[in-house]
Amino acid sequence: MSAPKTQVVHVSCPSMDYDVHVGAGILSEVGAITRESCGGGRCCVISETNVAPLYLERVSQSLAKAGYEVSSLVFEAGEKSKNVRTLSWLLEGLAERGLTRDDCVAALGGGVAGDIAGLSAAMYLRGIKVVQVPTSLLAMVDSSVGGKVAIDLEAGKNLAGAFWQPRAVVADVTCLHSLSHELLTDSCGEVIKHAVLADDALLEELCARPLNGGDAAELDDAHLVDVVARNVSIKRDVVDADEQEHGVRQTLNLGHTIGHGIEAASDFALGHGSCVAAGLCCMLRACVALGWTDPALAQRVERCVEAHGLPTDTQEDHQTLMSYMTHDKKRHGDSMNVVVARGAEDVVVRRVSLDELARIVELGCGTKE
Ligand SMILES: NC(=O)c1ccc[n+]([C@@H]2O[C@H](COP(=O)([O-])OP(=O)(O)OC[C@H]3O[C@@H](n4cnc5c(N)ncnc54)[C@H](O)[C@@H]3O)[C@@H](O)[C@H]2O)c1
Ligand SMILES: O=C(O)C(=O)C[C@@H](O)[C@H](O)[C@H](O)COP(=O)(O)O
Ligand SMILES: [Zn+2]
Repeated sequence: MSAPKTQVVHVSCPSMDYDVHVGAGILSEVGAITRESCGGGRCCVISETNVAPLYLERVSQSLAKAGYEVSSLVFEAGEKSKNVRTLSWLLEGLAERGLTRDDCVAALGGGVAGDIAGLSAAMYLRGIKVVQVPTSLLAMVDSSVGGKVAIDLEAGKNLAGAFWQPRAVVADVTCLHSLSHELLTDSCGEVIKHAVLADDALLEELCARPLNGGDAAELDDAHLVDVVARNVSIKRDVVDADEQEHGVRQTLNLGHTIGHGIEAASDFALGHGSCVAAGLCCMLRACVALGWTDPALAQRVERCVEAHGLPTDTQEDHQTLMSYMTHDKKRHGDSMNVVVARGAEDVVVRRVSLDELARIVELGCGTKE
């Protein structure tokens, strides 16, 4: 069977215009796409210990073929590496390799690699070019697009970062064949979030045919290209309208206020997408109880989350969740912006006091023993 046609989604936000290439077997085009979007020179590929053995050589060869002097930096895989120590090691590594402002970084991996490599590129020499090469479904549909780059602090998720748009994104869906079923499942949390935000037909499709229905190795590339490109378009529309999250971009945080709390409270034992799915369901339950949300939507989302084998709740206690949640970037003094899905494709930002937020957590998250 021939490879599905590559889809190109164009992002046009105030600080940058770039293309997101979504295709099957396009890892070999990373070099040419990087050359076209960044120019020549040196390229340092930043990746991690799970992804590098699978894809670093192919990407490096493609870059070398396009004329780059290629180097690499590989850090220990996992969310626990998304911290200031790894960031410092990466920055020193870029300096040791003599990269200049004419050179670039390729971020190869899931959201962790994309976030920390993107932040390294944003900081090194006050900013060099970066191309995102996402390899997890989550990174393809979400983290590689839109320019949020960050590390975690002890106090919580993504608490130090920047907005630093890539020059290009190359999403090769054949990389998803090497994901375990568990990792594929985790990524589906953000896909469901996007469906609730802006694609009710996708929510229906996901309920009827969960994306993780089969084995990752048997995924249908044409279907994946379609789903990834639809998700990227949803995110693109929001980022183009509000790059720096002063307004509508906050809606992309649907499920994250509680989700980030669950993730940090688990000490990152739970994946980001699973926490977003649980945070989304908790928030919907609370919002139904408060009369803010159509109960039918909450039921449909819970069914879809369950159908993917993702969690719909948390056993973390309310105080612990609140202690992480109050560091959220949507906080303003004694109040917080929360993202409320009133119905399908009808999502708003609402200001609540911290007391109201605590009530939301109590209403939405499971009763503790
Ligand atoms: N910047 C943003 O806009 C944004 C959006 C969403 C999530 N995020 C961040 O992204 C991170 C979550 O992303 P993630 O789920 O990709 O995490 P991740 O990068 O840790 O990847 C998940 C796991 O999959 C492995 N992996 C990745 N690609 C693989 C492949 N093709 N084959 C086999 N294994 C592979 C990784 O090594 C890791 O073990 C979180 O830190 C989250 O905060 C950022
Ligand atoms: O791109 C955005 O904007 C998002 O909110 C996407 C989220 O899925 C992502 O997890 C993001 O990193 C969360 O941002 P944060 O500002 O709450 O850390
Ligand atoms: Zn997220």
